[in-house]
Amino acid sequence: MTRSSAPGKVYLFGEHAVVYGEPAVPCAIERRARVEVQRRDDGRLRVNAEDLSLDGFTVEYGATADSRPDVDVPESLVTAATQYVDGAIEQVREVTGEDDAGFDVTIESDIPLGAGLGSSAAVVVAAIDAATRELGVTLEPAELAERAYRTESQVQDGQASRADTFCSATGGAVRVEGDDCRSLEAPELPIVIGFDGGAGDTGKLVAGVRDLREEYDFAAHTVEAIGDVVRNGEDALADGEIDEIGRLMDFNHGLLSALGVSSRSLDTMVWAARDAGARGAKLTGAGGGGCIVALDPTEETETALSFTPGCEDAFRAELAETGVERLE
Ligand SMILES: Nc1ncnc2c1ncn2[C@@H]1O[C@H](COP(=O)(O)OP(=O)(O)OP(=O)(O)O)[C@@H](O)[C@H]1O
Ligand SMILES: C[C@@](O)(CCO)CC(=O)[O-]
Ligand SMILES: [Mg+2]
Repeated sequence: MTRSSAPGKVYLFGEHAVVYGEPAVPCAIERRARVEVQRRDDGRLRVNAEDLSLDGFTVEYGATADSRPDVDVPESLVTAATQYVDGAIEQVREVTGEDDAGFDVTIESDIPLGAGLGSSAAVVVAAIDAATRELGVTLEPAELAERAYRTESQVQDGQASRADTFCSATGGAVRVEGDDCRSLEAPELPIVIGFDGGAGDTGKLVAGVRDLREEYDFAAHTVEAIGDVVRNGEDALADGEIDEIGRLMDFNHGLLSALGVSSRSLDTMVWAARDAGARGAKLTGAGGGGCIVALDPTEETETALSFTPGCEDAFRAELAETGVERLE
C-alpha cells in the first residue's frame, strides 16, 4: 500500500490566460488531497472517494473503457466525478507499461471540489505518485507534473495549462508560461480565502473563454492584458510590494470578470474583502463559483467575509512549501 498527498493552490495572477500561453503565478496552499493506493490482482479499479459531489460513493470497474461503474446514478454524473482519477490511472498504466494494473484507490481531501483551489490537480498528482510507487516506479517531480498535466488536458478537452499540476507537484509559488515551469521566490503573503459553497465546471468555463476569444478581438486583447498584469505582478512579488500585488490582483479580477468567469457571489466576496481593507481581492481558478483570494495581514477581511451573505466559509491559507508528499 502506498500513500501520497499533494496541495491545492490559489492563483495570485493569470488563470485562464495561461491556457493561451500567457504567464501565470499560482501558489500552493496547505490544503491537501491524500490518495491511498493498493494494487489489485484482478486488473479492476475500485475508487472510494467520500468527498465527491454524489454525496460520497464507492465505485468498482474494470481496466477497459467498456466496463463502466455499476452505480445507480446517471452515467454523465459518474463520468464527471471519476474522470480525473480514471485519467490518472491511465497515465500510471502508460508510464509503467503495466497496461492491466488494477488498484484500490481511496481519496480523502480537504480541498473543496470545483472551487478554484485546484482539487483536480491535487488528486491527480497524488494519485499518479502513489500508484506509480505502488508498482515500484518513482517519478521525478517534473515527470509527475507532466503526467498530471496530460490528465487535466484530456479531461478539459485539450485545453489546459501546466500551472495547477506543476504547482501541486512542486509546492511553493510557481511561474508557468506554456511549457516553461519554474519555482518563484515569493514574499510571505497574508492570504485569506472566501468560499461561497459552490463550484464551477473548469472544462465549461475554459471553453467559454475560448469561444469569446474567437468571437471578439477585444476578448483576445483582454487575455493579453491579463498577461501584462501578471508580468507586473512578478515584479511586485520580487520587490515584496504587497500593496502593488493587491492592486494588480484587483485589476486581474476585473479582466476575468470581463471574460465572463466571475459570478454574483464571487463579486460580492471580492467587494466585501476590499471594503474590509484587503490590499486586493480576486477570484481564483476557473471561477463560476467557488473561492476568492484576498490579501490582508489583519483579521478584518476574514471577519467581514464570515458575515457576508453568500460566503459559506472564510479562512486563512498558509503557503505549502512542499508539493507532493510521499507518506508511505
Ligand atoms: N476528493 C476528491 N475525490 C475524487 N475526485 C475529486 C476530488 N476532488 C476533486 N476531484 C475531481 O476533480 C473534479 C473537480 O475539478 P475541477 O477542475 O472542476 O475543479 P478544481 O480543480 O477544484 O478547481 P480549479 O480547477 O478551478 O482550481 C471533480 O469533479 C472530481 O472529478
Ligand atoms: C482556468 C485554468 O487556467 C485554471 C483552473 O484552476 C485552467 C488551466 O489552467 O488549465
Ligand atoms: Mg481543476
